[in-house]
Amino acid sequence: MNWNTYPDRDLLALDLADTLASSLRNALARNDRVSFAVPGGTSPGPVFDALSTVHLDWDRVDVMLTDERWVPETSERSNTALLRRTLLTGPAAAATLIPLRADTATPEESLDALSAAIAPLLPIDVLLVGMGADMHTASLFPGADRLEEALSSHAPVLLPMRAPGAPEPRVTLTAPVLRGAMDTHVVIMGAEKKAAIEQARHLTPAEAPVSVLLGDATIHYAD
Ligand SMILES: O=C1O[C@H](COP(=O)(O)O)[C@@H](O)[C@H](O)[C@H]1O
Repeated sequence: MNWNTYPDRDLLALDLADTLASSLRNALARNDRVSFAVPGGTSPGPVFDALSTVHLDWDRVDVMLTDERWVPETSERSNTALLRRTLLTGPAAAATLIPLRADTATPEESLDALSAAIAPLLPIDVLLVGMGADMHTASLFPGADRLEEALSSHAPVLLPMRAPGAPEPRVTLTAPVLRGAMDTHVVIMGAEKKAAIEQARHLTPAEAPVSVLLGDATIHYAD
Protein backbone atom coordinates (compact mmCIF):
# COMPACT_ATOMS: atom_id res chain seq x y z
CA MET A 1 0.00 0.00 0.00
CA ASN A 2 1.12 3.55 -0.71
CA TRP A 3 0.81 6.39 1.78
CA ASN A 4 -0.02 10.01 1.06
CA THR A 5 0.32 11.99 4.28
CA TYR A 6 -1.00 15.55 4.30
CA PRO A 7 -0.14 18.46 6.63
CA ASP A 8 -3.83 18.92 7.53
CA ARG A 9 -7.35 17.75 6.72
CA ASP A 10 -8.16 20.69 4.42
CA LEU A 11 -5.20 19.91 2.19
CA LEU A 12 -6.10 16.24 2.23
CA ALA A 13 -9.62 17.04 1.01
CA LEU A 14 -8.39 19.28 -1.83
CA ASP A 15 -5.59 17.01 -2.96
CA LEU A 16 -7.61 13.80 -2.73
CA ALA A 17 -10.44 15.43 -4.72
CA ASP A 18 -7.86 16.29 -7.36
CA THR A 19 -6.49 12.73 -7.39
CA LEU A 20 -9.98 11.23 -7.73
CA ALA A 21 -10.86 13.68 -10.52
CA SER A 22 -7.71 12.64 -12.44
CA SER A 23 -8.54 8.98 -11.97
CA LEU A 24 -12.12 9.56 -13.18
CA ARG A 25 -10.85 11.50 -16.23
CA ASN A 26 -8.43 8.70 -17.11
CA ALA A 27 -11.21 6.14 -16.85
CA LEU A 28 -13.56 8.34 -18.91
CA ALA A 29 -10.91 8.53 -21.64
CA ARG A 30 -11.02 4.72 -21.90
CA ASN A 31 -14.72 3.96 -21.32
CA ASP A 32 -18.12 5.30 -22.32
CA ARG A 33 -19.31 5.11 -18.72
CA VAL A 34 -17.35 4.97 -15.49
CA SER A 35 -18.33 3.61 -12.06
CA PHE A 36 -17.29 5.48 -8.94
CA ALA A 37 -17.92 3.96 -5.49
CA VAL A 38 -17.65 6.13 -2.39
CA PRO A 39 -18.05 5.77 1.37
CA GLY A 40 -20.42 7.41 3.79
CA GLY A 41 -19.64 8.28 7.40
CA THR A 42 -17.92 11.36 8.74
CA SER A 43 -14.63 11.45 6.82
CA PRO A 44 -15.46 12.05 3.13
CA GLY A 45 -17.72 15.15 3.30
CA PRO A 46 -15.00 17.76 2.62
CA VAL A 47 -13.53 15.60 -0.18
CA PHE A 48 -16.99 15.43 -1.78
CA ASP A 49 -17.45 19.21 -1.37
CA ALA A 50 -14.23 19.81 -3.31
CA LEU A 51 -14.84 17.11 -5.92
CA SER A 52 -18.39 18.30 -6.67
CA THR A 53 -17.03 21.55 -8.11
CA VAL A 54 -14.69 19.85 -10.60
CA HIS A 55 -15.63 19.94 -14.26
CA LEU A 56 -15.52 16.54 -15.93
CA ASP A 57 -18.03 14.44 -17.87
CA TRP A 58 -20.15 13.68 -14.82
CA ASP A 59 -23.06 12.68 -17.07
CA ARG A 60 -21.01 9.54 -17.92
CA VAL A 61 -20.31 8.68 -14.27
CA ASP A 62 -22.36 6.18 -12.20
CA VAL A 63 -21.91 6.92 -8.50
CA MET A 64 -22.69 4.34 -5.83
CA LEU A 65 -22.04 4.05 -2.13
CA THR A 66 -19.79 1.30 -0.77
CA ASP A 67 -22.46 0.67 1.87
CA GLU A 68 -25.64 2.10 3.29
CA ARG A 69 -27.38 2.11 6.63
CA TRP A 70 -30.98 0.90 6.36
CA VAL A 71 -32.50 4.21 7.41
CA PRO A 72 -34.63 6.66 5.40
CA GLU A 73 -32.95 9.58 3.68
CA THR A 74 -34.47 11.89 6.29
CA SER A 75 -32.18 10.30 8.90
CA GLU A 76 -28.95 12.09 9.75
CA ARG A 77 -27.31 8.65 9.50
CA SER A 78 -28.26 8.23 5.82
CA ASN A 79 -25.15 7.94 3.65
CA THR A 80 -27.31 8.63 0.59
CA ALA A 81 -28.42 11.95 2.07
CA LEU A 82 -24.76 12.85 2.70
CA LEU A 83 -23.98 12.07 -0.92
CA ARG A 84 -26.84 14.18 -2.25
CA ARG A 85 -25.83 17.10 0.00
CA THR A 86 -22.10 17.09 -0.68
CA LEU A 87 -21.11 15.28 -3.89
CA LEU A 88 -24.19 15.30 -6.13
CA THR A 89 -24.39 19.05 -6.37
CA GLY A 90 -22.85 21.60 -8.74
CA PRO A 91 -21.25 20.04 -11.84
CA ALA A 92 -21.30 16.58 -10.21
CA ALA A 93 -25.10 16.66 -10.01
CA ALA A 94 -25.03 15.39 -13.61
CA ALA A 95 -23.76 12.00 -12.37
CA THR A 96 -26.20 9.09 -12.02
CA LEU A 97 -26.76 7.85 -8.47
CA ILE A 98 -27.12 4.06 -8.27
CA PRO A 99 -29.15 3.53 -5.09
CA LEU A 100 -28.10 1.25 -2.27
CA ARG A 101 -31.36 1.76 -0.38
CA ALA A 102 -35.02 1.19 -1.15
CA ASP A 103 -38.17 1.80 0.77
CA THR A 104 -38.66 -1.65 2.29
CA ALA A 105 -38.59 -2.59 5.96
CA THR A 106 -35.51 -4.80 5.58
CA PRO A 107 -32.54 -4.86 3.20
CA GLU A 108 -33.29 -8.50 2.34
CA GLU A 109 -36.54 -7.47 0.61
CA SER A 110 -34.68 -5.15 -1.81
CA LEU A 111 -31.42 -6.98 -2.22
CA ASP A 112 -32.06 -8.57 -5.62
CA ALA A 113 -33.23 -5.32 -7.23
CA LEU A 114 -30.34 -3.28 -5.78
CA SER A 115 -27.79 -5.94 -6.80
CA ALA A 116 -29.16 -6.13 -10.35
CA ALA A 117 -28.48 -2.42 -10.87
CA ILE A 118 -24.90 -2.67 -9.60
CA ALA A 119 -23.72 -5.88 -11.29
CA PRO A 120 -23.48 -4.45 -14.85
CA LEU A 121 -21.29 -1.58 -13.58
CA LEU A 122 -18.51 -3.81 -12.28
CA PRO A 123 -15.60 -3.75 -11.94
CA ILE A 124 -15.60 -0.44 -10.12
CA ASP A 125 -13.38 2.01 -12.01
CA VAL A 126 -12.57 4.32 -9.12
CA LEU A 127 -13.07 3.34 -5.47
CA LEU A 128 -12.81 5.50 -2.37
CA VAL A 129 -13.38 3.81 0.98
CA GLY A 130 -13.28 4.96 4.57
CA MET A 131 -12.38 2.92 7.62
CA GLY A 132 -13.56 2.86 11.23
CA ALA A 133 -11.12 2.58 14.14
CA ASP A 134 -12.38 -1.02 14.51
CA MET A 135 -10.92 -1.68 11.01
CA HIS A 136 -14.28 -2.04 9.30
CA THR A 137 -14.55 -0.74 5.79
CA ALA A 138 -17.79 -0.30 3.85
CA SER A 139 -20.07 -2.27 6.24
CA LEU A 140 -17.68 -5.20 6.60
CA PHE A 141 -17.48 -5.11 10.40
CA PRO A 142 -15.46 -7.48 12.58
CA GLY A 143 -18.01 -9.77 14.25
CA ALA A 144 -20.80 -9.00 11.73
CA ASP A 145 -23.37 -11.72 11.10
CA ARG A 146 -22.54 -12.32 7.41
CA LEU A 147 -18.90 -11.24 7.35
CA GLU A 148 -17.54 -14.67 6.44
CA GLU A 149 -19.90 -14.84 3.45
CA ALA A 150 -18.99 -11.28 2.39
CA LEU A 151 -15.26 -12.06 2.53
CA SER A 152 -15.57 -15.20 0.40
CA SER A 153 -14.30 -15.06 -3.17
CA HIS A 154 -17.75 -16.33 -4.24
CA ALA A 155 -19.65 -13.58 -2.43
CA PRO A 156 -22.55 -11.95 -4.27
CA VAL A 157 -22.28 -8.28 -5.19
CA LEU A 158 -24.19 -6.99 -2.22
CA LEU A 159 -25.09 -8.42 1.20
CA PRO A 160 -27.15 -7.29 4.16
CA MET A 161 -25.05 -6.94 7.31
CA ARG A 162 -25.83 -6.62 10.99
CA ALA A 163 -23.05 -6.02 13.51
CA PRO A 164 -22.67 -5.28 17.21
CA GLY A 165 -20.90 -1.99 16.33
CA ALA A 166 -23.64 -0.84 13.92
CA PRO A 167 -26.90 0.52 15.33
CA GLU A 168 -28.98 -0.35 12.25
CA PRO A 169 -28.98 -3.03 9.52
CA ARG A 170 -26.71 -2.28 6.57
CA VAL A 171 -26.16 -3.27 2.98
CA THR A 172 -22.60 -3.48 1.76
CA LEU A 173 -20.56 -4.20 -1.33
CA THR A 174 -18.69 -7.42 -0.64
CA ALA A 175 -14.95 -8.10 -0.52
CA PRO A 176 -14.53 -9.40 -4.12
CA VAL A 177 -16.31 -6.34 -5.49
CA LEU A 178 -14.16 -3.94 -3.46
CA ARG A 179 -10.97 -5.88 -4.19
CA GLY A 180 -11.77 -5.91 -7.90
CA ALA A 181 -11.74 -2.12 -8.24
CA MET A 182 -9.34 -0.70 -10.83
CA ASP A 183 -8.07 2.16 -8.64
CA THR A 184 -8.48 2.13 -4.85
CA HIS A 185 -8.09 4.98 -2.36
CA VAL A 186 -8.60 4.90 1.40
CA VAL A 187 -9.26 8.07 3.39
CA ILE A 188 -8.43 8.08 7.11
CA MET A 189 -7.94 10.82 9.66
CA GLY A 190 -6.50 10.78 13.18
CA ALA A 191 -3.73 8.84 14.90
CA GLU A 192 -6.07 6.08 16.11
CA LYS A 193 -7.01 5.12 12.55
CA LYS A 194 -3.39 5.36 11.40
CA ALA A 195 -2.36 2.86 14.07
CA ALA A 196 -5.35 0.64 13.18
CA ILE A 197 -4.56 0.48 9.47
CA GLU A 198 -0.91 -0.32 10.16
CA GLN A 199 -2.01 -3.11 12.48
CA ALA A 200 -4.60 -4.37 9.96
CA ARG A 201 -1.89 -5.62 7.62
CA HIS A 202 -0.85 -8.19 10.23
CA LEU A 203 -4.37 -9.44 11.02
CA THR A 204 -6.80 -11.78 9.25
CA PRO A 205 -9.65 -10.31 7.15
CA ALA A 206 -12.11 -11.52 9.80
CA GLU A 207 -10.25 -9.46 12.42
CA ALA A 208 -9.50 -6.51 10.12
CA PRO A 209 -11.84 -6.48 7.10
CA VAL A 210 -10.09 -3.44 5.59
CA SER A 211 -7.02 -5.61 5.01
CA VAL A 212 -8.71 -7.25 1.99
CA LEU A 213 -8.23 -4.16 -0.16
CA LEU A 214 -4.98 -2.69 1.13
CA GLY A 215 -2.70 -4.45 -1.37
CA ASP A 216 -2.85 -1.94 -4.22
CA ALA A 217 -4.56 0.86 -2.36
CA THR A 218 -3.32 4.38 -1.74
CA ILE A 219 -3.94 5.57 1.83
CA HIS A 220 -4.68 9.27 2.23
CA TYR A 221 -3.98 10.37 5.79
CA ALA A 222 -4.02 13.52 7.90
CA ASP A 223 -3.96 13.88 11.73
O1 LIG B 1 -20.46 3.51 8.99
C1 LIG B 1 -19.61 3.78 8.18
O2 LIG B 1 -18.33 3.92 8.61
C2 LIG B 1 -17.20 3.94 7.75
C3 LIG B 1 -16.16 4.82 8.43
O3 LIG B 1 -16.77 6.07 8.67
P1 LIG B 1 -16.08 7.29 9.45
O4 LIG B 1 -17.25 8.05 10.02
O5 LIG B 1 -15.22 6.69 10.54
O6 LIG B 1 -15.33 8.07 8.44
C4 LIG B 1 -17.55 4.42 6.35
O7 LIG B 1 -16.47 4.23 5.49
C5 LIG B 1 -18.80 3.69 5.88
O8 LIG B 1 -19.09 4.04 4.53
C6 LIG B 1 -19.93 4.09 6.78
O9 LIG B 1 -21.18 3.53 6.40
